[in-house]
Amino acid sequence: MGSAAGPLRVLVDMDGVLADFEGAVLREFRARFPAEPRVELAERRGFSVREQYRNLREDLEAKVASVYESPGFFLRLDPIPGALEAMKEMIRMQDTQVFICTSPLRKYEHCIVEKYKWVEKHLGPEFVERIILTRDKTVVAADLLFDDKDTIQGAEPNPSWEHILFTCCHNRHVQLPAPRRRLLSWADNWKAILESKRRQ
Ligand SMILES: Nc1ccn([C@H]2C[C@H](O)[C@@H](COP(=O)(O)O)O2)c(=O)n1
Ligand SMILES: [Mg+2]
Repeated sequence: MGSAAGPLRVLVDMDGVLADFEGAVLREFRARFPAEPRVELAERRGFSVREQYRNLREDLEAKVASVYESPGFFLRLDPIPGALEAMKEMIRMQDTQVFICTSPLRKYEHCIVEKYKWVEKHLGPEFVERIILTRDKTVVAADLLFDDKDTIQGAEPNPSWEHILFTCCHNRHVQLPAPRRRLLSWADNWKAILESKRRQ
């Protein structure tokens, strides 16, 4: 893939990269369970919000899950600052294929249709055509994957993409071993990452 073999193919994750899952979990948990202890964004550690609430107190796991499994939750997510502008610019770049690659919840009833509706509402129909829904991103072939999950594993032990860790509250303390790379936010130089990959 990349320059010699054709266009650069870029996968962009949704939750934590395009859509603010973490901010909405905290906001809606606080609104529904005001008397319960909660995990502030500055205290988030580890990808799984559910696990961290369970560690805080066992019964909070079901409460936090009930927040993000509720109808309307995924549709209400705010865009991550700069994400929509970056995506609209990226899709217009020459020799570049952009896809949104996102994992649905196991309890998928509302999540899947709301992810589609969110993309249509915020990015428009051309991006709806570019949604890849999968619980296993390792089997998708691409040059780059921008994703906030620090460890991405699946059936393919050697995915074709380079994982660029998108900084989010739960991963900002993770020390990446060389040569792994981060994108700190959409204000960071995502274009330089695409260009460096094109040259490889
Ligand atoms: N910190 C997070 C972020 C996301 N999830 C859930 C919510 C989504 O259904 C799914 C998205 O995964 P992604 O495609 O963004 O890797 O995982 C979560 O539980 N905790
Ligand atoms: Mg994510």
